[in-house]
Amino acid sequence: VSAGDQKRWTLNDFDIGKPLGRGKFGHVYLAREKISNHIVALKVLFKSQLQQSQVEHQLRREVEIQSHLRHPHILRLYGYFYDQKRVYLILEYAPKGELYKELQKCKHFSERRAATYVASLARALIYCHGKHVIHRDIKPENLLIGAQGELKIADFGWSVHTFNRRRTMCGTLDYLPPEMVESTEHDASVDIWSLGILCYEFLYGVPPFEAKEHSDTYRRIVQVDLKFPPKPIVSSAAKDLISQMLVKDSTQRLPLHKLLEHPWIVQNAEPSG
Ligand SMILES: COc1ccc(C(=O)Nc2ccccc2)cc1NC(=O)CCSCc1cnc2[nH]ccc2c1
Repeated sequence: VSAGDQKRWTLNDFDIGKPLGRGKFGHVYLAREKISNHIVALKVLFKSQLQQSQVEHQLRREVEIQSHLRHPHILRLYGYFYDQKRVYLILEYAPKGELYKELQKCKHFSERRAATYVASLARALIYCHGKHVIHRDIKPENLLIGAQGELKIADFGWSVHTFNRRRTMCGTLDYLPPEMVESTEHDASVDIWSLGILCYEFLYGVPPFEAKEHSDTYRRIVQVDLKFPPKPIVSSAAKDLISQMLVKDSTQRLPLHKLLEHPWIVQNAEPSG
């Protein structure tokens, strides 16, 4: 099931299985390609909905971008097809499911697990930035777990409902860096900020600027009101890394390649990542 071949897929090429994460991803089903027996996730989007939200061009652009992205930590988009009423995306299936459910279950991750995830995400983001692709929505809801327990950025385009890059109203503010909250221009360094938020949430179980009201979260973000609670106990090396990523001035954030050399990553991340 590779994007390379220009095969015209149709629904008949697949046996359709159980719904996956119903609701959240729009309609996504487990599916098996009949010839290769390859298991995939089949995402069904209604053309009417796409037209309503004027996202057809965005979907075409995203499919174009995704079909060139090949990285072990980025969920694959193998191809797509459509019929009278629907567009179908043939997506990689991540057998170990959603990361945020795992985080809810364990409350917070060990430093080794957190560092391994952060390192693999950093490598995926270095790859994306190398291809001039930013905005890999890297909050926990957009991360899936592969067969070997590895992280996959799944860039949930479930955004048919909230389109402009899924960062407005419906999405949580927690992950927005100051320049986006203050809506000035932004570049790849927004992903360094979001990765810092994610690292904090992996270790503490909650994002650093969480607050009851949006207005309070907004203020804590723009003031970079970063506090490390006494529990759970977290190494100073981890706090040092997070403090170098959650920096208001985007030009002063720790570059991703420097992150991979940080002592906390070197000492805690599994080599395979
Ligand atoms: C590369 O990925 C994507 C690329 C594009 C789009 C998309 O919809 N784009 C869009 C839509 C409309 C307008 C504009 C753009 C979505 C995804 N990815 C997902 O939706 C991930 C969860 S579905 C798969 C999947 C796998 N493995 C699992 N294991 C457990 C649940 C689960 C769920």
